[in-house]
Amino acid sequence: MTAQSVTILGATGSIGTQTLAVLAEHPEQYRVFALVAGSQWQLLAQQCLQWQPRFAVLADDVAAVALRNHLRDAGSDTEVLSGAAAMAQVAADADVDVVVAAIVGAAGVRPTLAAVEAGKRVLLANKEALVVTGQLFMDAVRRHGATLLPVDSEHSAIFQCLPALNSCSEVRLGGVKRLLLTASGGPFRTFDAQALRAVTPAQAVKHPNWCMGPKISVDSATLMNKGLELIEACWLFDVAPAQIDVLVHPQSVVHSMVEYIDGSVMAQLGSPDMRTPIACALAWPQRIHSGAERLDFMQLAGLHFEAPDVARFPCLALARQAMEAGGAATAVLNAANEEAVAAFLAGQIGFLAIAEVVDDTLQRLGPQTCRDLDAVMAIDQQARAQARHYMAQRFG
Ligand SMILES: NC(=O)C1=CN([C@@H]2O[C@H](COP(=O)(O)OP(=O)(O)OC[C@H]3O[C@@H](n4cnc5c(N)ncnc54)[C@H](OP(=O)(O)O)[C@@H]3O)[C@@H](O)[C@H]2O)C=CC1
Ligand SMILES: CC(=O)[C@@H](O)[C@H](O)COP(=O)(O)O
Ligand SMILES: [Mn+2]
Repeated sequence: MTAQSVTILGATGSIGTQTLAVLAEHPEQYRVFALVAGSQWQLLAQQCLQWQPRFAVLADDVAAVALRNHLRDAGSDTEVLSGAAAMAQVAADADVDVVVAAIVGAAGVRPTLAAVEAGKRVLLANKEALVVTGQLFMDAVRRHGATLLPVDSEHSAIFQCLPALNSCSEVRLGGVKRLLLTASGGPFRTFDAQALRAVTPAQAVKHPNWCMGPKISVDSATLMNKGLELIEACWLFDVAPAQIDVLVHPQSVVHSMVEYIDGSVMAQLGSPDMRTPIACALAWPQRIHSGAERLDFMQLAGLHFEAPDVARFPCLALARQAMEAGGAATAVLNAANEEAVAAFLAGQIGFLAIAEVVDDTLQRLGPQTCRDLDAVMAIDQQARAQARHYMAQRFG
């Protein structure tokens, strides 16, 4: 069997490093073609020396020079490139079989779409790419014959609970009544509105069950992550927002469920460890070891479920409304959220202001239509400018 050649977009992040951990369990089955990151060149250098990819790409030109010098001095053959075009190139290269899309935010849109348009097997963690480009993305998957497999734990769970499929682009929802998307509730699940006012970025990035990058951790804390995931599920599984219920489940053991018209409910369970959905997507429809700890039912104190509180966590409702509004509303939602989360992490706005910024931006820009990717990305920029303007006026 020839080894599969893998490009990892976002190699230095939480998903990127866990993907490399899974690949390390199967050196005969996978080799790394390219590793892509933003600016963390020192970690990327270590990864290159271990994995010896043909290419390493950084978004940041200055960091790329440092990486190039470092690898040359270490005697490495890895070619270092920089910029958006290089990311798309290593995602679409004819020698690549699998692309793991794990850049955070809308920065991942173009390289992920490049992989789709080259007909690759695309393992999607970068939910924002789908939230921003929705229909364009799924049309491209079908048109170019790409194989799209979810990495996001909830979507991996739903994918595994649906009738046998080879890819998300093949979904036929025979007999499915609704999708039940589970949410941990985040670190502030039990906080009242007064307490939420005072929470800090350090508290917000401390997820109770998962170890993730800062942006998605804040999204989990506001429940915007569940809103983005609701939108992601609508596109991946071709369902309307009304067919998706969100259930708060603080243990993060039931990763999501599918309810059928005959009353059956299929659930996927496991330890909260992203190596499981990563391994599942890498090998699908085969199964491989992931290195994740097995779920020990004897250690479970219980499985608890409750309804989400959209009064305290309005981002979930905003995301559902944006999906229902259609057009570019979800791109506006995502852009405003990325700007607000960055401002919160930088200590410029409070936690509750994140939803306020998103709400205001959605109201001002509304559901515009967009024919192509350039139009969507123009709306993304417009929404970012509007969100920044609002924050400057309101919070100084
Ligand atoms: N972490 C998790 O468990 C889960 C994550 N996801 C999704 O996966 C994606 C990644 O999340 P996560 O791994 O937590 O995030 P991290 O912040 O840990 O990692 C982000 C990665 O993206 C890279 N990056 C950032 N900006 C750019 C850019 N402009 N160009 C190229 N690369 C860039 C970073 O590089 P650098 O290090 O150089 O900045 C890093 O490699 C997100 O969309 C998230 O929602 C989904 C489910 C679970
Ligand atoms: C691991 C994963 O898939 C994350 O998206 C996780 O689901 C976040 O947890 P929340 O349920 O708190 O958003
Ligand atoms: Mn998730």
